[in-house]
Amino acid sequence: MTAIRDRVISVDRLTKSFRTPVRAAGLRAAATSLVRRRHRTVRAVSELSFGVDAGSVVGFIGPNGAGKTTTMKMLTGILHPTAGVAQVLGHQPHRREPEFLSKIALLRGSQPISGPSELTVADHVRYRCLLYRVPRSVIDDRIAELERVLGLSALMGRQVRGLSLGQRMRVALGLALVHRPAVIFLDEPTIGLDASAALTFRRYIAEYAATTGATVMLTSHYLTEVEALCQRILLIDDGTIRYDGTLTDLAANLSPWKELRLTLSPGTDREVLRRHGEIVDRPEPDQISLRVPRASVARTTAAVLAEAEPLDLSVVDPPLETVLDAYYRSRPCGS
Ligand SMILES: Nc1ncnc2c1ncn2[C@@H]1O[C@H](COP(=O)(O)OP(=O)(O)OP(=O)(O)O)[C@@H](O)[C@H]1O
Repeated sequence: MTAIRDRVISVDRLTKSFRTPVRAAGLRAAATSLVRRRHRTVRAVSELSFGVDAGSVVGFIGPNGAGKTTTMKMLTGILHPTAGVAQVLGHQPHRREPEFLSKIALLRGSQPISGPSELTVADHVRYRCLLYRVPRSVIDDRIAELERVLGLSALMGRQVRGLSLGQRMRVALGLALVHRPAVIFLDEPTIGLDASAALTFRRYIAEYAATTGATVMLTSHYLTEVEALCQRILLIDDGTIRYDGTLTDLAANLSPWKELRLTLSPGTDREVLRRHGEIVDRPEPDQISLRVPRASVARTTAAVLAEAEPLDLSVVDPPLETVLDAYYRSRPCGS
């Protein structure tokens, strides 16, 4: 295991299996299952190992059903691992020690605010401050900051159950950060938010991480979000880490192709180009992209320059959405 003490998050062969009942459809099957239950085991996370240093913002991405939420739940102590070890800030999360809980926050887009929805936002904020023992001397300042930065003033007197999704998420973020957590787990935090609300959210997270030095782990299917916030990407697939590195290198790592982007000279015969690679996109009539195997990029570039004499040529990795789409579709296990 690598330097577990120097890391804020350390995960070593972490595994989670669920035992779920199996039942065929229909009344007869329902009756039979009352006396003879059958189960199957779903391995959601399989011997996962990685570490996260203090102050990093890490994007945890992967297809549906890859094991992201299950991992987040183990790292925040909601789920007990089946095997392996997780340590966050030196604590084993499943023990749910008060000191550990007071230093982390989990925000889930699917369940932004827990607790009674009849209470007002102000009640929730003050209750959270008490629960996390925020010193009385700073409570008012903290609340004022949240009101200002997240625009919560107008919502303070409203019942949580009457809030829209976007308002709920703003409140949830305020609640998650009011005790100044050192590690923040964000699980699909901007799901369903409009573009402007999502942007505000990202700005606040980025600012919070930069000013407090907090460590952030983010799962998201929005690549722009991951791109905006994360220096490092962990790609999880079928419960195991498939890639660990920068977003820029991800395309190079996953895709066997590169794209030659050409601005064509007037009158160029596109059929000539088709011989050198698959034409993948034509944003403008005089532009074309050719998909070319990585190994033959240099040779193909030379041939295209000689034969088609384009006005401009650049070699780029394919767009990340395209790469991930191809990768997710190619998975044998599905989700
Ligand atoms: N409580 C549970 N009981 C049985 N199986 C579960 C349970 N929770 C998760 N799973 C299974 O574990 C696997 C991983 O699920 P998980 O929710 O961690 O995926 P995810 O990467 O977060 O997916 P998504 O992007 O769709 O949110 C899936 O096959 C899922 O069906």
